[in-house]
Amino acid sequence: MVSAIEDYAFIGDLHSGALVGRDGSIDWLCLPRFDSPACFAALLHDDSAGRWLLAPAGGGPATRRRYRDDTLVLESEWHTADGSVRVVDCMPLRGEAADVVRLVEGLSGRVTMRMDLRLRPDYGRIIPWVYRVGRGLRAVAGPDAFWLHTPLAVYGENLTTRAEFTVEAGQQVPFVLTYKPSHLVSRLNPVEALPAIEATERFWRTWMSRCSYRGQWDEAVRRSLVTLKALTYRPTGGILAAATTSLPEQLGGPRNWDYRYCWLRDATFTLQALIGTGYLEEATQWRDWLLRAVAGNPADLQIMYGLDGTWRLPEYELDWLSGYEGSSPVRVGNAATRQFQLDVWGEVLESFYVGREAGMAASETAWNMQRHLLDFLEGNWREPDLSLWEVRGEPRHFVHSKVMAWAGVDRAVRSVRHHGRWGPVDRWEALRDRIHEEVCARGFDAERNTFTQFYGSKGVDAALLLLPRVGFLPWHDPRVRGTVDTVCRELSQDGFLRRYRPEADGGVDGLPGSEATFLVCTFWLADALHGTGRRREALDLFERLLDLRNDVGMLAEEYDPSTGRHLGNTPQAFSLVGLVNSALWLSGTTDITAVDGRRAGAPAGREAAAPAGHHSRLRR
Ligand SMILES: OC[C@H]1O[C@H](O[C@H]2O[C@H](CO)[C@@H](O)[C@H](O)[C@H]2O)[C@H](O)[C@@H](O)[C@@H]1O
Repeated sequence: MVSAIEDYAFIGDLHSGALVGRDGSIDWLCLPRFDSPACFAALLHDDSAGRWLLAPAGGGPATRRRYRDDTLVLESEWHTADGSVRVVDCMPLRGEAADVVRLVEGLSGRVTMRMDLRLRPDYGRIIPWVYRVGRGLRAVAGPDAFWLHTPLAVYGENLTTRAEFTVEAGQQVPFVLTYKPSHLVSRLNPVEALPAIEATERFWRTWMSRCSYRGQWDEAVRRSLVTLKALTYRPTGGILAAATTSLPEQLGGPRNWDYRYCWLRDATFTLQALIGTGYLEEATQWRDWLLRAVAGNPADLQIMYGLDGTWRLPEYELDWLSGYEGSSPVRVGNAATRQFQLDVWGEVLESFYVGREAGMAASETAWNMQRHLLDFLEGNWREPDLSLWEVRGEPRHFVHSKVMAWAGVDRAVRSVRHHGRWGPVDRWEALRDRIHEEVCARGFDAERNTFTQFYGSKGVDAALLLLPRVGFLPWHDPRVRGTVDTVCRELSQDGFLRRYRPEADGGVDGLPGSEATFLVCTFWLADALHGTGRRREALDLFERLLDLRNDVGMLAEEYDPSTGRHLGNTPQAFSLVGLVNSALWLSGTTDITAVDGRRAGAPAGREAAAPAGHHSRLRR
């Protein structure tokens, strides 16, 4: 039986990451990279697809778990009738090889422990050849080789490597699992467990010492930042949407997607969170990743790329896996890669603008690229698209997409007007006004007093909450207030927000089934309540959202209020970024409104300043 999604903790080494259940089982790990095939894929099937259990022989969930302060070193403790024991888990920063270190520490009494290691490379499909090497073992399968080092005697049973042992107070028993490509078999230098744990701790503590956020939600923000950093692929600076594939948006349903790639949209939000908390270096690495990834014809801009900027991410199904709690298919790759999602042009332009305002070194290449993106927007903003929700139905004129096109043009205008860049600014200003006019005329339903999901739609969309954030209209505009009210009314489930109602316009997303509430949307709602002066409601909602984090601060993509369960991929950058940005906004540290109302590109007469008391963006 695999754990509930909300029962997993995450460890990682900035190349890949593992999910550790409360029961002490590592049920998900891809090596050598986040997007490589998993060698532990129990998460998406059962134990037979590979896992590594290390826990008291009596079984059961850990009594207590925590990370060591601001690090990614996990401690799980079991208090049993015979005594107490702790398992320390981490992935040391990547050296020559990938390592997973597990250390058993006896705390009191005498506890019998069990270790089951079942390596199943290629997403559970391959049973490797296993050789005994001294007291440990070596496992080889095609391109992959693994070594287990431990002072204990292990034995093989039912295609599993096992050990049973007892620990007493003060005793420590290390296990180190090391991965290397199989042709490098002879050059192995496994790490020593204790120094490796210390070094891992030091790395994370040092990283976190750069955090500039000081506020009432310190612990939640810091933990989210550690996890966001852990979702970064260090060699390239690419930021992943999540560490898993195919955790379902509906239990038993087919809405299962591979998130182990870099979405320009999600990463742009992450960049804002990083800049807002003092991590300009990471933000710069992301900007540079972006410049490399999108090089080429701006018309070919993709909405996502691989960790190293790979373009092709073909989607296929792993039919030997039954899926998380029977939710199939399990998908690898993502067909949304080739979708036209207009908002992405705006988000990329916005992220360059934010970076510039935050003091990132200017780059001529970056500005040239932005001008090309502008040319594309100018010729294509009237085209229907598939929206930020990546619907698999027919293209439509989604209001949020058009607004992001407006935002992209607006940022380019500002770059010329306020940052000394060169461009045909009069033409761009006229374009910006045209988009604004069209959206207000065709995307607003005066009868219902709300912006709509797409032109002529009967439904609304949680992404409409972002309109005032990007400066399209001020927070106090009656159309914004009307939209916030309608979104709340039509998309709330127990106070949490769904993205949209697929049925509102007869199956807008082209997918069977439904889904639960979407966490980042609910953070946007807290922001919108705050922005429109409903501070008490905003705080209450934010606190409720914080309560959804599991015992070690993890959030998945969605939450089902009727069952209290996390759904979708985990840990998810979008959700954690939502948390950080809301904390910054609600604690008055940062104004998330992209531009101040007076300078916003809305045509004269539609503008107003941001609510009194809000500082300008990123100013602290
Ligand atoms: O629900 C349908 C779509 O779901 C995924 O997209 C969602 O996740 C992305 C990554 O976090 C996010 O950028 C996007 O806005 C979300 O809709 C999936 O990747 C798509 O293939 C799928 O159609």
